Amino acid sequence: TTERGERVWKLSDFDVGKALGKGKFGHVYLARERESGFICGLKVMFKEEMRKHKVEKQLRREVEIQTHLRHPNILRLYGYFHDEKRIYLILEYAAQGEMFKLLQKKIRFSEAEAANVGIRGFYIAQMANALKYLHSKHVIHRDIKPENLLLDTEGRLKIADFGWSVHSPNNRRQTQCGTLDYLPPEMVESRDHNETVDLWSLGVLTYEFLVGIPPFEDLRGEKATYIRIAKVDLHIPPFVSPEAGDLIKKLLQYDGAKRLPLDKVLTHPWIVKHVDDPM
Ligand SMILES: Cn1ncc2ncnc(NCCc3cnc(NC(=O)Nc4cccc(C(F)(F)F)c4)s3)c21
Repeated sequence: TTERGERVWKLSDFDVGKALGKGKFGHVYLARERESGFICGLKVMFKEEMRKHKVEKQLRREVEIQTHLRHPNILRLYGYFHDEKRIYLILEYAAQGEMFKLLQKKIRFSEAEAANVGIRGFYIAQMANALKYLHSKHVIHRDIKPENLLLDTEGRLKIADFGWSVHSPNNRRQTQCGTLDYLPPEMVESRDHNETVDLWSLGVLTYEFLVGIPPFEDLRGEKATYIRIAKVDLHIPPFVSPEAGDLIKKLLQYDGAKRLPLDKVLTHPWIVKHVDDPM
């Protein structure tokens, strides 16, 4: 056991099953802890790969942040271990997988689904609850996007992958890899940023749920997307209801201080209106 009397895990403690997903630094597998039969996700990452991208510090911060978080809409990180070549994260298993796949299959959600705040339901209200909890601990996720949103057996949303989370306020930045689509102006311009970056991403997510593509996507490439983000070049299609459009506009504000606070998101007419819509 560790100095704090915690159990030290090793790979042979688990039966490893099917691959659940392939991330940038490694794969996630379904696994069962042999003694207890407990089902979990096991993310396997290669030390060599982590060293090459100088992300060890980030991973330590993720583990530090995640092991202190307890919220129904935040995927648990139970612990980690390593062997000679690999690092393993022991994760809560989200049986319905990535929201991203659901989004692709459905093209876009009905307004009722996107806002629905029922227990089975979705997305924006549960996100706001999870972010409210995170921000109360001065943690910002900074990488809110469909790929990092998972669904458990009941279809309850789980925010995952705190690989980019930090304590707020923050100005240091390692070049963010992957899509720019979800980054706010202050991050694409590498300026100081705080919790309100997650409000921007919530606005991007709401737009994408209803329209099917992110608001500033520009097929001409990253630079064009960057320019659209910095200009807040937002066009809300006519099929989006005025209430939904109003919420999106109030979250996609250039100035972080002007973005709708989470308490106001949860009482916004568009969210409240759908509170008892059938799924
Ligand atoms: C797909 N899928 N389907 C079902 C299911 N159930 C559970 N989990 C799944 N997927 C894994 C979700 C993750 C949660 N936490 C993560 N954390 C992480 O990947 N951290 C991380 C990695 C590499 C580098 C860094 C660093 F150093 F750059 F910070 C940080 S990934 C599932």
